[in-house]
Amino acid sequence: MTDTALGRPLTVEEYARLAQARLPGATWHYFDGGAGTESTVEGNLAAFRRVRIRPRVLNDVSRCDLSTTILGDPVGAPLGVAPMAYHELACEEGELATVEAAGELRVPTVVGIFASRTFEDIAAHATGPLWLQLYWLHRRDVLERVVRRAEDAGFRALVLTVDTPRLGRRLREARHGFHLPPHITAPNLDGEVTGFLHERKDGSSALSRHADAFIDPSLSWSDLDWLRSRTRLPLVLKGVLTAEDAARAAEQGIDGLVVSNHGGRQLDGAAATMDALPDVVRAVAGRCPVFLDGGVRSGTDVLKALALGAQAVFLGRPVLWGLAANGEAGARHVLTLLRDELEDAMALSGCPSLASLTPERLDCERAAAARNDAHDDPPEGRR
Ligand SMILES: Cc1cc2nc3c(=O)[nH]c(=O)nc-3n(C[C@H](O)[C@H](O)[C@H](O)COP(=O)(O)O)c2cc1C
Ligand SMILES: CCCCCCC(=O)C(=O)O
Repeated sequence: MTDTALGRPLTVEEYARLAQARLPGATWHYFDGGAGTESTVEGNLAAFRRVRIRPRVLNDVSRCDLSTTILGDPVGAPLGVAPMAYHELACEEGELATVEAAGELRVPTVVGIFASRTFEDIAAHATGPLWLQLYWLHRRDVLERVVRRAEDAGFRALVLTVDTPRLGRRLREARHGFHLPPHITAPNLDGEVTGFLHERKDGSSALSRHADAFIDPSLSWSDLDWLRSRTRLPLVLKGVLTAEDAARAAEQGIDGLVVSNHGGRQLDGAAATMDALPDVVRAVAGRCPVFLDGGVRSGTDVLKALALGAQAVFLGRPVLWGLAANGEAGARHVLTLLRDELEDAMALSGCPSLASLTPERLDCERAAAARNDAHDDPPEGRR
């Protein structure tokens, strides 16, 4: 049942309200919250609001084509599901529901290393591409096993999260003493590396204590070679916000970057992703695809990010809201809404193809800078 007093939800925001009404308070705050004052959570949303669209007219939009490829796989829209831990917190089927929903649009799902279902079960339910998100665990042997299992299950890429040497100071999680209920686990990880997750301690998040014990904060550029030597899958870095890091990643031959501040859950005060995107796109200069997540709540948000050079955008909280509101059908509707809203926005701004989404379509300082060094053709691999 997804009906509100007004009928079926018509926006992602209405899904948020339904999810809030249905979830236990501590889970809602875990999903919704960010680090510190949550200025970066709000900053992600505000950065989208600041950008205005410059619609062009008389441009034959009788057909708007949203299909493209992402890391070589054909997809129905330039969208994907961002990695998020423990989808069973949102609905009983957890990640199985998520990948079924994403399969409907043939868009990639980034499955978290902290997924609440096994990679093999998730793969059995998926029809769209699966990528695996990794945290840099002290236990490299566990990491290696996880990568091997994902490869064997047919996953198509690895996403290493690089913004989390420790967990951000998430005050809502601490206030609610957030911990996992006993029936929700991390079945892809050995018991030796899942300590603290179920232990309640007032004034402290179990996830934070877990991260302090098991995530290795010494991760640095030279470690990427180790990971690459152990996999044949493309490697994407998630959590890059500066031109310097983007250029270095491209020089090292990284296969993709996600401009992300972890949905404002890590460094409070970090740049909004839409503000960081143009610098990253410019620094990468077409050497690898650039993706974005954080604060995407509507089709016009998607259009704005694509116009500034993202090849696709990933959705975080909105997918959890859909799952919480109505399981697989809710997540599917959220993704479909965003796809349909993007198509509307393209038609109404005179853009019949993804290739026609360029900085010229936007009115903001960043777009003006991007326009100044725009190339005639989109960079290699962008569309
Ligand atoms: C409940 C929740 C759990 C998350 N878990 C992970 C995770 O395990 N790994 C990761 O790299 N990012 C994680 N993220 C961050 C998302 O991948 C993504 O960067 C962020 O949610 C995007 O912002 P949005 O929620 O505003 O769309 C999580 C986000 C949320 C809301
Ligand atoms: C590292 C241990 C807990 C993972 C928490 C998932 C996550 O990244 C989040 O934002 O929440």
